Amino acid sequence: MSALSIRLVLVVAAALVDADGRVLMAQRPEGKTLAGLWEFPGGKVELGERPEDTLIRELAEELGITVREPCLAPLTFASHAYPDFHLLMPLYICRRWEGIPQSREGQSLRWQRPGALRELPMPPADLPLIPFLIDLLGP
Ligand SMILES: Nc1nc2c([nH]c(=O)n2[C@H]2C[C@H](O)[C@@H](COP(=O)(O)OP(=O)(O)OP(=O)(O)O)O2)c(=O)[nH]1
Repeated sequence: MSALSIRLVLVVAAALVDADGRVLMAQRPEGKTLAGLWEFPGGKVELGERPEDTLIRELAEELGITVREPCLAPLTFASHAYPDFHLLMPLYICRRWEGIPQSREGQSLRWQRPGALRELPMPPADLPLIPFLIDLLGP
């Protein structure tokens, strides 16, 4: 594949961290690509949208919580070649929000310690993110 034909997809995601240092993971529902895998809440940046606004919008749509932009701190990013596109995914840490995260789109939710994230099947792009969460929050 030539460099010119690469489709770059920008997805922005959040690691929501609770008081026990657990991270909220969401299971991709049936019918979507990568169905059944556990991912960080977030979604694709739409044309003309600021990534932080995307994330705040997605967290409201998917989980019903309100997040203020100062409560989003950049942690790291994923860069992964899927067969049909290249994913670039900044990962933000968020420890403060309003409301209780609830499944709004039929996805299962689970709070998981970083050291136990490998027990969940995750998209391949997400696996290199786990050590950053362990460094930050412990295993
Ligand atoms: N939100 C999120 N998406 C992820 C993660 N890891 C990962 O590879 N992805 C991929 C899955 C999707 O291809 C894309 C996110 O798209 P999306 O969830 O906003 O949109 P979608 O369901 O309509 O995606 P698609 O069916 O069009 O692929 O990023 C992750 O941790 N969080």
